[in-house]
This record gives sequence, C-alpha cells and structure tokens, in this order.
Amino acid sequence: MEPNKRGQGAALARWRAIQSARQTSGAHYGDSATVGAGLPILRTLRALQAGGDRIHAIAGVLSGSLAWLLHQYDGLRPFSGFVRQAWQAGYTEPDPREDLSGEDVRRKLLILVRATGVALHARQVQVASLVPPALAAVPVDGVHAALTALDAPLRARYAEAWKAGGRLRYIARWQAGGPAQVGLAMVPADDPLAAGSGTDNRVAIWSDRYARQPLVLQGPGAGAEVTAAALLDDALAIQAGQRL
Ligand SMILES: NC(=O)C1=CN([C@@H]2O[C@H](COP(=O)(O)OP(=O)(O)OC[C@H]3O[C@@H](n4cnc5c(N)ncnc54)[C@H](O)[C@@H]3O)[C@@H](O)[C@H]2O)C=CC1
Ligand SMILES: N[C@@H](CC=O)C(=O)O
Repeated sequence: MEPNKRGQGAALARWRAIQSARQTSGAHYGDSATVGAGLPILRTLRALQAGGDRIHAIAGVLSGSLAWLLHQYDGLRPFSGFVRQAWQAGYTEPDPREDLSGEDVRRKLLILVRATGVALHARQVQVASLVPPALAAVPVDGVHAALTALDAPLRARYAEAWKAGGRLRYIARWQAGGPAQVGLAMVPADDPLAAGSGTDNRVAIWSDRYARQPLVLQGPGAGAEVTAAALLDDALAIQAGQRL
C-alpha cells in the first residue's frame, strides 16, 4: 500500500510497469490513498467498470490543501499565512509548491484517467500553476520565507472573483477523447464545484450509467487520519483476500 502518487501519477512508462508487475506477479497494490485520501474514488471507478460501465468524463476538486486554502482565504489576510497553516496541519505535501503548482492535482488526475483504461501522458494535462517564478526558484529550505510571493497575485484573483460574485476553486477536468486541464477557475457561487468546506474534495464522474447527472463523491481529501484510514482499508481488504 502507498499514498505516494509518483508511481502511478507520473511517467506513463512507470504506470505501465506497475500494472504489468501487478498482473504478472499476482501481487496486491493498495493505491486507495493516492486520490482523495480516504474517499472511495478509485474504488468507485473500478466498481463501475467491473459492472460494465464506461467512464466519459471526470471533473472536480482533487486537492485537499488547495480546497482548504480557497475556503479560508478572505482576500484580506495574506494567502501565504494560510499556506503555512495548511502545511502545519499536514494538508500540503512536505514542499507546498507540489500543491500550489498543480503537480499534485495533475498526478491525481492521471491516476484516475489511467484507471479508466486511457493511457494519458503527463504532458497531455495542461497545468496552470499558482507558483510565481520567484517562488519556484528558491531551494526547499527557503520556501516558507518566500511564500509571500503568492500574496499579491492571489489577492488580485480573489478580488476579480469577488466582484463577479464567484468563487475561486482549483479544478481538474478530463473528458474522453478531449482535453485534460488543471487550474484555478472562478465558478458561480451556486456551482456544484463551489460547494463543500474544509479540505473537501468533490469529484463528479460521468459514465454510461451517469450520463446526464454525474455521480458525485465529496468529503475530506487531506490529512493524516483520512489518509491512514485508506491505507488501513487496503490492508484489511488484502488480508480478507480481496483483489485490489
Ligand atoms: N498528507 C496528506 O493528506 C496525504 C498525503 N499523501 C501522500 O503521502 C505521502 C507522505 O505525505 P505526508 O505524510 O503528508 O508527508 P510528511 O512529510 O508528513 O511525512 C513523510 C514522512 O516520511 C519520512 N521519510 C521521508 N523520506 C524517507 C525515507 N527515504 N525513508 C523513510 N522515511 C522517509 C519523513 O521523515 C516523514 O516523517 C506523500 O507521498 C503524499 O503525497 C497522500 C494522501 C493524503
Ligand atoms: N497534498 C495533498 C494531500 C493529499 O493527497 C492535497 O492537498 O490534497
């Protein structure tokens, strides 16, 4: 079992090597925690397909830390202060630029799309990073001091959304045969993707069965407890002889 997304969510060749090792060795590979922490997102995608359903599109909020940041941010207090709090709470990756750059969300989207059977390359996902070049360039031990580079651009994005009555959300989208995108978007306040609170992930899945209205999964998507629960679920499933 692992929560690390770099195995299945980075180079396509590595994802293929893992699938091949899984099939030829008969080994179990518990990856539930890689997307949505404790939420049954991968499990649901696999269950739908095992029943003959075909996945058409996936969209949603896949970052618990960015969800939390965008729920907390009020356009007044510095965004960088909230990033430090999210890091302290264990919501961000050890280097919060992994989240802020959209790389963590790209990895999760790749894991989901690949789980639908589509061999998507990392370069096929367009990613709009929130990390300004000045912050991207600093070494890891200087990141926390340099986070203030986020404050002015985020304040401007927030003000623009506030004037339009919208909400900022960091959204991942993929459609079969179409584009895959990850980035900050302004959504109407009553948009389903604006809903939720705290670290909530919210993922909509369109398929043959759920063609008009998507199947939606929502709940906390980051933090030690929910992530550990997903790892434990996989361990118990393996012990019970279930094929993951
Ligand atoms: N924090 C969260 O909500 C979630 C995290 N994940 C994934 O879980 C993994 C760990 O993330 P966190 O627990 O948040 O990070 P963390 O920084 O809190 O914990 C990582 C731990 O690994 C240890 N470590 C690092 N390199 C090591 C090595 N070579 N050998 C042994 N130990 C080593 C570190 O000392 C640290 O204790 C990441 O891949 C992350 O993407 C996945 C889902 C949710
Ligand atoms: N840093 C990640 C943790 C879970 O994968 C996130 O913010 O979602």
